[in-house]
Amino acid sequence: MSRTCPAVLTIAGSDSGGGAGIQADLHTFAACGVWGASAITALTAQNTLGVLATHTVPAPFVRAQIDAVMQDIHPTVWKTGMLATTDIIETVAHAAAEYAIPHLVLDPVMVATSGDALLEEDAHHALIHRLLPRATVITPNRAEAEALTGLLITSLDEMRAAARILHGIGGAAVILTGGHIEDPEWRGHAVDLFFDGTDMYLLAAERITTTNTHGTGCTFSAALAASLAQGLPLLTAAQHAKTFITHALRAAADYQLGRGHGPAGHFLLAQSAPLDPSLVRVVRLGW
Ligand SMILES: Nc1ncnc2c1ncn2[C@@H]1O[C@H](COP(=O)(O)OP(=O)(O)OP(=O)(O)O)[C@@H](O)[C@H]1O
Ligand SMILES: Cc1ncc(CO)c(N)n1
Repeated sequence: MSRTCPAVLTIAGSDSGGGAGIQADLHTFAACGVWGASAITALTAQNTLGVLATHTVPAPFVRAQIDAVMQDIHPTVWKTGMLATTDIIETVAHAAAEYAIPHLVLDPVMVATSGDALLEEDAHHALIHRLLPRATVITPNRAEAEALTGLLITSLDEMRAAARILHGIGGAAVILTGGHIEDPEWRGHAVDLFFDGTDMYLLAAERITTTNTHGTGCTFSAALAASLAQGLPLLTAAQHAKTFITHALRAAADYQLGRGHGPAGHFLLAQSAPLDPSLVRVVRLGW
């Protein structure tokens, strides 16, 4: 008797260095035990030092990849990463509506860890007004949340304000990742903020000392999408994703790949201890 295999479609850019984008997503899906299908939006000539060149895929061909996957494999969860242009964002938003996707995880990728731009400046409007209303959850980092809300975010209170604004725009839940924020109350921790319009939580785990942080955002949102495909409720899925990235960064702290920001250790997880959910503290906040 065959069983259904949970599957996720990632719609994102290729990172030739393998640490972020489509490659990070597929590593993570495999490590989490879900099938990964992909629709590639752009090719980047990239390594741990930066992005050397980008070649954008025409929007109709992004749609052709989505249709090929949806007409056969039927993933119930989509994850978007680098979408590059307004045309691609519009195409993905249309397709998500037509296929009535149950879950869309929107990682609003704008800039690489190296500082290179991955989304055209004039595409921010389409991301907010066309795609965000279709999303189950958006996972901005600090810079992305600042660009999307116009707020300056340096503290937990400012993270809370940004999460309320983003939720207000499209009704999606918000997980504002705090890899780049040091709150004095949570020294030594990397703290993410979860807000679903009803409840607000902090997800806190040890901050790992490493420069191998290339693709952490992609890895976190891919693990979140994988957990949704496995049927977990959103907060539990977020807790799992935070546990996964914490383990992957611990694994990454032990090796060096490339001369710049090395990637998180998605694949090394399979060789080490099982994931330990007690690494992540979940604290309920008022809002
Ligand atoms: N040094 C660290 N130690 C532990 N967790 C971290 C660290 N840096 C980031 N994280 C966690 O990784 C996840 C992704 O966060 P982050 O805000 O760094 O994403 P990002 O900036 O989008 O990543 P990138 O642009 O490099 O792909 C979050 O859960 C965050 O808390
Ligand atoms: C293709 C691609 N997607 C996302 C990121 C963000 O980490 C990156 N550096 N490259």
